[in-house]
Amino acid sequence: MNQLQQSALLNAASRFPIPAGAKFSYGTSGFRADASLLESTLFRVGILAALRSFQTRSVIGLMITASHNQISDNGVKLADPSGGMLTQSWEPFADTLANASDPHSLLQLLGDFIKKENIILEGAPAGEVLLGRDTRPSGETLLEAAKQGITSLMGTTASDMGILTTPQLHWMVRAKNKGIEATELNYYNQMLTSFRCLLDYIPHGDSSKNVSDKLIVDGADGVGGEKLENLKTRLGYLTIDVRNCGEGVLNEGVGADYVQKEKMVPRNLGHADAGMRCASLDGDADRLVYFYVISNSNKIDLVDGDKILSLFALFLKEQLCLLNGPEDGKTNNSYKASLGVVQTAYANGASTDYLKQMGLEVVMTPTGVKHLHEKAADYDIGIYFEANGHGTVLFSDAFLSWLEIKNQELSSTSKDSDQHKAALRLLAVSVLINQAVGDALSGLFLVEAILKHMGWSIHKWNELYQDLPSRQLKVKVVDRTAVITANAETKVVSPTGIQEAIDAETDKYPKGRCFIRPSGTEDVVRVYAEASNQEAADDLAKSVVRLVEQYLGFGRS
Ligand SMILES: CC(=O)N[C@H]1[C@@H](OP(=O)(O)O)O[C@H](CO)[C@@H](O)[C@@H]1O
Ligand SMILES: [Mg+2]
Repeated sequence: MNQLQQSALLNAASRFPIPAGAKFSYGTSGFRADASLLESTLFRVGILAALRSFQTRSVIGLMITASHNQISDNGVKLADPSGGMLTQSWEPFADTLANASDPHSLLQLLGDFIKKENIILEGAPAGEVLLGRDTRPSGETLLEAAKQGITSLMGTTASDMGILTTPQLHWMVRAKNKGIEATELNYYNQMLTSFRCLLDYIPHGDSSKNVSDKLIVDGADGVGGEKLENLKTRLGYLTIDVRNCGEGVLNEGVGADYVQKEKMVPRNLGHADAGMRCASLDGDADRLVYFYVISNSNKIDLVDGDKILSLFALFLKEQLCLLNGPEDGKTNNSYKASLGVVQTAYANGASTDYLKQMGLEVVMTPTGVKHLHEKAADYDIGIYFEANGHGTVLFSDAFLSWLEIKNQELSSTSKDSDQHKAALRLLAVSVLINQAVGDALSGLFLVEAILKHMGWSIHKWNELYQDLPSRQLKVKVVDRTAVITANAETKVVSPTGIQEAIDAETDKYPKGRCFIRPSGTEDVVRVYAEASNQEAADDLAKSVVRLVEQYLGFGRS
């Protein structure tokens, strides 16, 4: 770093002092805290994004959001050149940078890191960071801090893409680095053209008429609902009634997290909607769950991320079978595409059993889409979902290149055959579903197209398998980092003895399954329990909460 650069950084950093006593951590999905604490973090993450852009010679994304958390919170996460999450190898540096006590130590840390990572600043091509933010009012100030961080590294441009869903920003980063037009309009065009293509190839028959043309979407009073509202005129047969579209408080009694965790009817939906197909987005529209309101009740039947995954898996497996044709394996031009699904320990046990019964390979990873995404990329078609509704379908480049050629061949030899339609559907899915990160909007259109294809109501879809009753609780402890887990977070290795105690408790319940892990986004230890009936799942979760308190000590609330 030259002298000029150093003094520019010192000067800018002095305008963003770190709040006294604050401690920041990149966590499961970026930094999150009360928005009033985050200006220094945004400034520093801006510098980090610029550095990453220099190192990779690519465009990087910086998204300002606290997702499903309360409106007074905010946060920031980075998108790598592929459009995926920031490489995990940079997370420890992100932590150190965010916690540097003053401008001089910040400069020192930066200098050391630039040397260690061999990042060339002088004479390098200009870096670029795309910025997006959700609808939180604090986003504007934080955006300014991030811009100052980005541009304090000379030769970097900060391009403000405006208010976006998180997956839109990730999509734009990926598109821009691939040389595709990275505008919001292009995002919608790709999504809706491929959606209509899937509808065009729906098998003939009457069953699709069984599917209601109306979908109610709870927009969590966030950005996703607003974006959907603007698309309403372009959806053909589908009529979307968007509720909670920004008139109420973000995420308060609404949204995918609320619906999934509380299993309660969100605000502005009620008895009149009983039985209808409904979906909920979270605050930054990277999570999607479906549900229907139970008649005469304020409860819902949840169709969660596991069921979305199962629906996608079923459809994609069917298309692969059609594509291979009746002589599967005998023709030498058939490509044996690998299909795999990725879940976490929070996946309902019944979903994992169902997927395995379908003959699918199921892999488990720790919580956080960065882990699931990485594993899904090992397959030609890798489907990943967290139970809370965050997930997508990844297609390998090798498979897509083969599929393009196969499609051309089929369009001249057997146009409109089952095989040809299957190729077209798979290609359409690969364009429709966000390849960068889980995306509630593109996920929603894929669900809608598949339900129409299958001729299934939401009730029929929900009957794929029956969820095992489960309960999720959280416990405040003295130090949640004392909990160290292994085996995709299903076993605790430290503190010693607690795992044996959890196992002994779990053994008392038929079909019991229980695990604990420290949250990466909140200062709590999470407890998840499953059993053959709800009362048993509740009891198991409660007794394990007591064990956690016993072994780890009560925390301050
Ligand atoms: C049980 C649960 O839902 N955990 C969520 C939550 O992570 P925690 O590390 O559990 O706080 O937020 C993450 C980011 O949104 C999401 O990826 C993850 O699935
Ligand atoms: Mg989110």
